Formats: sequence, C-alpha cells, structure tokens
Amino acid sequence: MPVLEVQNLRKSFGDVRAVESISFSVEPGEIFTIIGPNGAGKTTTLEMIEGLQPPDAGSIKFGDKSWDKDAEQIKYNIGVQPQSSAIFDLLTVEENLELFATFYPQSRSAAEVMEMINLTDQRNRHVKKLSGGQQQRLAIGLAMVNDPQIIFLDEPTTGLDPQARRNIWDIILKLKTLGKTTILTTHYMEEAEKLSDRVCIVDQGKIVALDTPSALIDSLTKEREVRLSFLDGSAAAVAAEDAARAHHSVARTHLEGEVLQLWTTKPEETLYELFGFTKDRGYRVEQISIRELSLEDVFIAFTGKEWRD
Ligand SMILES: Nc1ncnc2c1ncn2[C@@H]1O[C@H](COP(=O)(O)OP(=O)(O)OP(=O)(O)O)[C@@H](O)[C@H]1O
Repeated sequence: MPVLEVQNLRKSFGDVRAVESISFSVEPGEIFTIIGPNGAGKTTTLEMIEGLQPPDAGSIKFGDKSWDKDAEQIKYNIGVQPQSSAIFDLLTVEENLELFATFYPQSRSAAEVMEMINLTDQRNRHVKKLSGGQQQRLAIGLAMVNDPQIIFLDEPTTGLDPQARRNIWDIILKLKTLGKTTILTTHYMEEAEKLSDRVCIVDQGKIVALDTPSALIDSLTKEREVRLSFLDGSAAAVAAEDAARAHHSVARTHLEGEVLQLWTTKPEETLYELFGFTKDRGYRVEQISIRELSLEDVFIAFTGKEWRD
C-alpha cells in the first residue's frame, strides 16, 4: 500500500494556475523526487500535501488517513523541512532540537538526531555561527525530531557547495536505510539521479514525466542530437527543417539562423534522407555533428526549458 497517494491536486492563485492536475503515489521507503523549472508548482504541491495550504481540488491520502479526519496523526507521522526554515538563530543546535521536541508527544533525543545529521561537535554553537550546510543539516534534523515515517525536503541543497551537498545526500541515504520515505524537490539533476528511486518532472503545474531515473534517461538516450550548419544561410536551414520533420524518426527540431538541430532515433537514416534533399536543392552543408543525449537533455525534452543549476 502506498504511504502517500495524491490525486488530481489543483491550486490557483488568482489567475495563476500553480498546480493543474497532479496525481502520484509514493511507496514506503522510496526517495521520490520532484524536479521542474522555476514556478513549476513544486513547492505549492508539497505545501498542499504537508497540510500547509488547502488544495482547490483533489485528494491527499497518507495510507488510509486524510487531513480532514486525521490531521493530528498525519502531523506526528510526517517531518517537514521547508525552503525557509524556522530555526531560532540565537539558540544553539541542541536547544533548537530540544525545543522542537516539545511540540510532539514522542520524539527522538537531541543527541540521537545530532549524531544522524553529524552536528554533535557543534551542539553548543549558536545557529547564526553555523555554515550554510550545517544550518541546512539542522533544518533536516528538526524535520526528523518526531521520528516521522515520511520526510519532505524542499530544495535541501540549494546554494550549497558540492561537499555540503554530498553531506546532505548522506543523511537522505541514511534515512532510506532506516526505512523512511523521503519526498524531495531539487534543482540539481545529478542529485535527482543519484538519490531518487523515482523522479517526477513537473512543468506548469502538470507532471510531464514520472519514472526511475534510468528509465527516463533510456527513454531519450535512444535519440541522438544531429546538428547541421548550412553554407547557404537560414533559407536552406528552414527548408531542411521541413524535410526533416517529414521523417518519422525525427522527434523534434530547432532552428537558429543557418544551424538546424534535430533529434532522431535513426541518425543514419535521417541524414541519408536529408542529404538526398540538400543535394537535390543544391544546398551545401558546412558542418555536421551527432551527439548522445545527456540527462540534462531529458529535462529539456520534457519541459522545453533550459536547465539551471
Ligand atoms: N501565495 C502565492 N500567491 C500567488 N502566487 C503564488 C503563490 N505561491 C506560488 N505562486 C505562484 O504559483 C506558481 C508555482 O509556484 P511554486 O512556488 O509552487 O513553484 P516552484 O516549482 O516551487 O518554483 P521554485 O523552483 O522557484 O521554488 C508560480 O507562478 C508562483 O508565482
């Protein structure tokens, strides 16, 4: 049975349709990652699931529990690390953990949490003296205080240097070995690939792809990007684009001046046909390149947007 099931979630802010119709389910022990461009609706989706914002429509189920009937039990069973954390700057690491523990009937000891987030040596430090990575680890620690089964981490590594980011990955993987379920948002493709059991790509409030990282990559890496540059200028590129589009193996094309890019599952066949066309028309091709797709291309293919790190 899934630990979380959301169906047809929807939320608008005035004219802005932040979340259009999002449905997915998460299995126990999974690391489930939501990625998407800025403003895609990731935070709004998480906040509805976390009970921080009411959805306009749709249903959210934690097993057989729902917010309208079982809010108290859900709160005790989930841990939330929001994008901006409510950490008390003037308290120490240990004091923050002890304070948060008082919000719950059952909690983990501060010592145990500090061990998990590798902050035992900083226990008496005031939060404002911690590095960005240490503060983020504490924010995750605060989400773990009630020993929840499901943990929500909203961009836990944004703005951190590579080492600090890896330290957070270690904590997330440690949570997995404890059987916890983690629902994560991130801007880092590498992070999504390394950590996630499944990745959900969201764009303009909708899911555009959902699968394991390797299946997502496989679905596109059968394609190759072919780039042709024409000596006879953009008119030749436009005509060649039309010809390329007629070819069934060509998934999509992009024109920039005299350069035509196309993505095809059969590069040799596509090129053979295209060269027939350019020869007939007398167009001269200056450069050709074929390259394999990267993970970043997967994102661009599904969202049509450049990836930003
Ligand atoms: N409280 C709000 N009032 C009005 N508009 C909002 C509000 N919260 C979010 N939005 C809008 O809803 C859309 C989705 O925002 P959301 O923060 O969920 O996206 P996101 O994918 O988390 O973006 P980011 O990667 O930048 O954090 C955006 O257009 C945003 O401007």
